[in-house]
Amino acid sequence: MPNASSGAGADPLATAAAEQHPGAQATEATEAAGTTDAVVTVRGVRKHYGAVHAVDGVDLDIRRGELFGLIGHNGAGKSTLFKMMLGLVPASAGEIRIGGVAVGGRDFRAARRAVGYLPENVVLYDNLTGLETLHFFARLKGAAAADCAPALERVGLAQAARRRVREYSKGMRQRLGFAQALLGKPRLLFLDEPTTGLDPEAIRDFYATLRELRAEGVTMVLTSHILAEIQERVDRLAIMAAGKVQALGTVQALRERMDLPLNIELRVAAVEIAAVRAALAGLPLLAVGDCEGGLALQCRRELKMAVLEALTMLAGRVSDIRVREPSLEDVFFGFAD
Ligand SMILES: Nc1ncnc2c1ncn2[C@@H]1O[C@H](COP(=O)(O)OP(=O)(O)OP(=O)(O)O)[C@@H](O)[C@H]1O
Repeated sequence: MPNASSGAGADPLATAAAEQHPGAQATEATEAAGTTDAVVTVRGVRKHYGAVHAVDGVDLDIRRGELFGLIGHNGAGKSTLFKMMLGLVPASAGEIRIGGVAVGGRDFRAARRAVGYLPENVVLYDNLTGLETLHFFARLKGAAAADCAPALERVGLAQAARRRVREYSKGMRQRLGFAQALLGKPRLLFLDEPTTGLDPEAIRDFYATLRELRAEGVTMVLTSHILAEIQERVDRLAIMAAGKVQALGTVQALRERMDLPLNIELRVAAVEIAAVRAALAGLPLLAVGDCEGGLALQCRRELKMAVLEALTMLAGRVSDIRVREPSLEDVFFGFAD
């Protein structure tokens, strides 16, 4: 059963508690590894399974106190990279350090105690209650039994503490998995697809908990397939494809680097469409098409203000204007395809 170890003892990540998270400070879309205040450093890491290059030369820094997203298609190498960062799978080449300690090295056991892990598929025992499950994990990790009830409380399972896991819904199981990752008050959390099976309310609560943890100085790395879900929530992210990091930075920096066009929607009555189309003819637009309720335009980002100013001339004919920034999905497909 995959597990996170945490608990008492030497804690090379302990200084994280006292420091502010740098937040979404990055301005470069692709940042060189070796930047400031890294809790996790990944250098030239590879993992080959026979001919499969699951991870193929990754350099990455995870900064102290940040919420870092790792996204990519199925098979991009995210879980393999996670497992190597946790010391669960040995790297074929390269080096990973957590709190300055080499993963898999002599001092790693102590560093590992400050790390929590929510695996993609948490294995739980149906016959145990939620609380018994956490006691089981706490014993495995050397965490205090007194941590168990607060961890259940934190993930919203206090009421279900004495119910058997077999009666838990998929979302409750996922939350129980999250609770086990929190045992021992880890300073660094790896969360592999943590919102699988959660309904929208539970997803909102989950991210609220992550924000609390970040305010406490905890560093978090999470993977997700739901790009819309993480785009406003992570401080920085890496887009992985074919075992490599294709892009790294804040969502905004990646958007700017991709130079994706802006989408502008005009609400126009059907009888006015032809006249509005004619009036748009002289504007520097990349595309004009029909959409429900009006017209959809595309323009270069740097022409946004000029185009919007020109559109105000159409005030009598256009009843509303909506500008849509490229989504993380648009950015993702630009880098990952
Ligand atoms: N134990 C293994 N033996 C052989 N190949 C493996 C093993 N683990 C992963 N792979 C291969 O390595 C590649 C990367 O897999 P990985 O699970 O890291 O991707 P992922 O990005 O986490 O995908 P997903 O989003 O589907 O979980 C895939 O081609 C996968 O088949």
